[in-house]
Amino acid sequence: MAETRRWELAAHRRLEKGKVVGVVVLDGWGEAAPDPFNCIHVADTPTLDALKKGGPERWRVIKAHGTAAGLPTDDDMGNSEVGHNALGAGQIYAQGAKLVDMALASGKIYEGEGFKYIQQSFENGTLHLIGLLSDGGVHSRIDQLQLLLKGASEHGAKRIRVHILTDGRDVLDGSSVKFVELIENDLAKLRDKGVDARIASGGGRMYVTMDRYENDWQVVKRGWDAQVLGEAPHKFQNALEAVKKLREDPKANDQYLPPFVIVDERGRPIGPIMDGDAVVTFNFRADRMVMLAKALEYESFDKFDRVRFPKIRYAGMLQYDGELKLPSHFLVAPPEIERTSGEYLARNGIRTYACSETVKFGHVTFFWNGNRSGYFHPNLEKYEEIPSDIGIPFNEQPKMKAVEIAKKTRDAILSCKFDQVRVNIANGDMVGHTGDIEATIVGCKAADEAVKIVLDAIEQVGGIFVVTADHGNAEDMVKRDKSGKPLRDKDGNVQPLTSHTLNPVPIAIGGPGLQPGVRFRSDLPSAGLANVAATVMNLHGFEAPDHYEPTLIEVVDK
Ligand SMILES: O=C(O)[C@@H](CO)OP(=O)(O)O
Ligand SMILES: [Mn+2]
Ligand SMILES: [Mn+2]
Repeated sequence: MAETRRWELAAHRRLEKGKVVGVVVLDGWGEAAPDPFNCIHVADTPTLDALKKGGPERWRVIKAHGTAAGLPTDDDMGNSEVGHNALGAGQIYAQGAKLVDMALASGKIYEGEGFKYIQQSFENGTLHLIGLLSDGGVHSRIDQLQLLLKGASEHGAKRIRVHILTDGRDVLDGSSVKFVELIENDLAKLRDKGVDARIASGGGRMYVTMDRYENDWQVVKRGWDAQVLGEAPHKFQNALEAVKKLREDPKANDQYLPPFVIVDERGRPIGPIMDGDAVVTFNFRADRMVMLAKALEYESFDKFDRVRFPKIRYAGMLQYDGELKLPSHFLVAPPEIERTSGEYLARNGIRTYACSETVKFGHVTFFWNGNRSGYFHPNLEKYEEIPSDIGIPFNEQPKMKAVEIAKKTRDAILSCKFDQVRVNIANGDMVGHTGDIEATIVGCKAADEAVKIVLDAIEQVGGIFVVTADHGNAEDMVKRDKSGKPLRDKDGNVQPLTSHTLNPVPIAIGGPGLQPGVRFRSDLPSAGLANVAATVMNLHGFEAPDHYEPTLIEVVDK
């Protein structure tokens, strides 16, 4: 019924228009019981602690994982893509992971335009599958790769090369070995059936291929050299040996494994990408595949020297950017996220400022706006990116750009040019992913300081704030047994948890502009991230559209 819906939002019955609303998203900041491995608890976070005292009327938790975020099951941890989609869209959409599951289960994936397109290369060319080898379910899932390998061979692929990216970020460090074993086993079965199927290259996701938001093209180049040109500093005869050997370096970890290629007995790479081949990037999530998709698809390209630009048939698991139509061929149609709060508010005259540092910039813009790049209304919106540090692990600079983001945001608030300011503060997540507990504590403190700067500015202009998060990470930094006890190895060391979590996230409202009778409703105990958009619309003085998840707030007489 989308056509009959109006864009004009009705005035809220009780809440005034005209207040500046500051929306702060703490990335990777879940709520969990006090514990030595809860870095948010251990860190000095006076600002967030004070907000928590406002519960239950002005502080509560909301769900940020699983089906509440459009993921296949409630065992799926939250992530930035689905989290910011839900926060911005106010509605829950079946997300990429689930859409791919459905297309594989029904077999529809093999009937679609994307598969038919790549299939044309099967007779004379090789099918290359490039992506994250993991069961984390954030960017890709190994069981989907397994099904695709089987399905592609049953649909005519005779020669298959898999280019793996090891994870250690959404899954435990070191799990790369078992995932390689699993895939090698499947490939051996395919070889028994006469399909020439091998792993051809690899590398750690954060060092090879999976950069995002054009932070560092060298990451993509390293992958290109291995996957397309068949060149890498490390050469091995099989992938299991490669991963095991490269992990022997005491500083090595799955996220940052150097690039390697698999070579034959004579030292020649077994799977460079050649003219006439087909390529599928099997990640469903967009942000860390867009750069590679550009390199594979764009005729003219100047981000690095590709040396050779093979004429291939390329399809993404999904289309990664609907605006750019990139890639132009894809196996599964992405969710069509429509009528986001950003678009509604722009069409109702709300002036918006959004800011983060590079590594999270697309989160508060592209993901927030339903995977859409650019402005809805250039005269009303300003999106500002603070360059992230490049080339150093975030545990070495755990404060990241938190204060810089907050100061830019403060300036935007004090300029009185905007009705909404929206920021993402990255520390809890980016430092949390390193598994470095000390550094994550420093990062959480920096994030808290940044929130204070934003809240102080909101205070000065008589505005309203909403402080929340997109999913958990820093609040639990250790792998636990079923009873919740930290797991230790034989030397007594705990295993750091680098991934996101299943925990809910906090949300707090406040500020001098918040009318005294506004409080969180008590009738929505299982509310989630998608309930935030209606809440924010209310705080701007509008009723939310009927098809949005309900608002978290009510107004009572005081
Ligand atoms: O770094 C990333 O790509 C993911 C984890 O895989 O984190 P986030 O969803 O917070 O961006
Ligand atoms: Mn995140
Ligand atoms: Mn993360």
